[in-house]
Amino acid sequence: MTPAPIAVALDAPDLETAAQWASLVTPHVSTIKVGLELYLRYGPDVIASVRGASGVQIFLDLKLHDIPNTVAGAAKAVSRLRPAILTVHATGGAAMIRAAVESAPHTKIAAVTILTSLNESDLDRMGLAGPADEAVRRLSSLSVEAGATALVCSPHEVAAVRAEVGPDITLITPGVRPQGADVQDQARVATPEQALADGADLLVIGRPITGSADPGAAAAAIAASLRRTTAS
Ligand SMILES: O=C(O)c1cc(=O)[nH]c(=O)n1[C@@H]1O[C@H](COP(=O)(O)O)[C@@H](O)[C@H]1O
Repeated sequence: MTPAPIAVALDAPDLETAAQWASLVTPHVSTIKVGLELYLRYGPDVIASVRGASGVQIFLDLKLHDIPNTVAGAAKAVSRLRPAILTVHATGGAAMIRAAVESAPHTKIAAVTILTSLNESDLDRMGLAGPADEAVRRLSSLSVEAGATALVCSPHEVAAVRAEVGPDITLITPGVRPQGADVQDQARVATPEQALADGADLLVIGRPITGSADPGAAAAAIAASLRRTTAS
């Protein structure tokens, strides 16, 4: 069976837990995501540990955000790990995004638009002209013009972003919660089925899977539900 378009966020406190989650979920999902918690604790070796013998895609979520020269160096440094996807913050600006794209030619650079944990009043306080869907749309077109081939946005904006950037850009949505699941620190959320129906290519899901007593079964259940949605 084709693995579901899900990136499981391995936000684990230690390598053993992350590797165990990875081995439980990889039969069911296309991608596993290594973020700041694991990468900052264990460094580049973490990639080989979670990849194991599986052919799963690695999504390296470092959300780079600095001046173009520094981001170029950082993107080049991690590109030798051959992640399929690497994140940068879209608010770093066009030159920074372009620097990442040029420095990691074998990796899809995903620009994170507006974090899914932020709501309208957060944007207001940050001085970022909203509403969120308008800010996401602006940052999406800036990022694509700068060469990003993937965008990260919440499921709330994904349909509008798809209309803005067309079919060739990979749209990645965190802020995904199965019906009835705890929203936790996320603000702009939707169900996996809704996110996919609205045009997402890859759903980032962490705690609803990794916080479950059986992460393998939780991933399998969401994957099965997505298959039912796309079949109907
Ligand atoms: O870039 C990301 O992956 C990301 C962007 C964003 O706007 N919001 C967001 O939650 N994420 C990541 O997606 C994952 C969501 O995890 P859960 O909230 O546990 O499903 C975390 O690893 C976040 O770092």
